[in-house]
Amino acid sequence: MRIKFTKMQGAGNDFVMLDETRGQYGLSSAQYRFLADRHFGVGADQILSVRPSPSPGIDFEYVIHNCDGGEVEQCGNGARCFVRFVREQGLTNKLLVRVKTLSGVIEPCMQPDGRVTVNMGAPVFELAQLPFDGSGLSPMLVGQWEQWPLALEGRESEAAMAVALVSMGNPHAVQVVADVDSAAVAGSGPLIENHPRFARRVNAGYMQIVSPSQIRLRVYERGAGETLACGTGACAAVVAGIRLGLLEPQVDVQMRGGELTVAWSGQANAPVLLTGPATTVFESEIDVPDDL
Ligand SMILES: N[C@H](CCC[C@H](N)C(=O)O)C(=O)O
Repeated sequence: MRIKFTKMQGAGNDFVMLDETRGQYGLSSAQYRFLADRHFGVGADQILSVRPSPSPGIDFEYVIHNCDGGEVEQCGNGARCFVRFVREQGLTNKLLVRVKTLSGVIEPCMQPDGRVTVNMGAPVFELAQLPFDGSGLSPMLVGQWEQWPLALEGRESEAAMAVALVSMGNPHAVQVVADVDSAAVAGSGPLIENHPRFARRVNAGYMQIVSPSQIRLRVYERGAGETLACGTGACAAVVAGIRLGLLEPQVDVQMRGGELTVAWSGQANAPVLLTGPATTVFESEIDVPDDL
């Protein structure tokens, strides 16, 4: 099957964008994995599909697949690329678009300086929504919030990791570390991602507090491994830091692929605003095997 695509990236988190506003390709998980494969396909962390508005007042639908082929609820860096894509493809001339995702409606808006600000909606703290099974565990209270002790498989002799749990539509387990560069992301990331207490797995964030308004962050993403940036991960880390009493309402988030800004008032139902770059890299076509 011949597929037209656009390659984009937001702070180094990279995407294959598919325009499915005039019909869907009907891709299988294996075909999404092929498109994301950095040796045999195009190469990307996620595949983002643009589909027509599902209802009045909504401009588009946004479908997200990780490079492992699984569909997920939300992607913050992708949302910024989304609005640049639909404008550059002539699908809208709006600066702010309302987009339906699996986890609700988000609103990416082009800024005059070329960056994009996304209203990512309010964070969710109910453990059942993540979902996370905390049975038999006693959380530690830090600031106005809990950190959960997470013993990692095969490392029972080591101290449990203290993780803060936040959903931005997709699940995040965030821990505070002294230095992101020496954090054992490659070792502990997969163990956290696949921990049995997370029924739908989880994104693992490693946050270094530089100041009340600046953090450094690495994220081992569910279904993708460590990426150069994670938008929902940046939102989850800042929300966790504010709730733990460590951060101010607006924070610069330095990730390996670039810098994002996250703002959240701290009020439970207040939206999280994510601002950062969105870049078109190239457009092309590719033959996707039908028999994967
Ligand atoms: N790996 C994530 C999806 C992509 C999120 C990330 N690329 C972002 O910018 O938010 C998950 O499985 O929930």
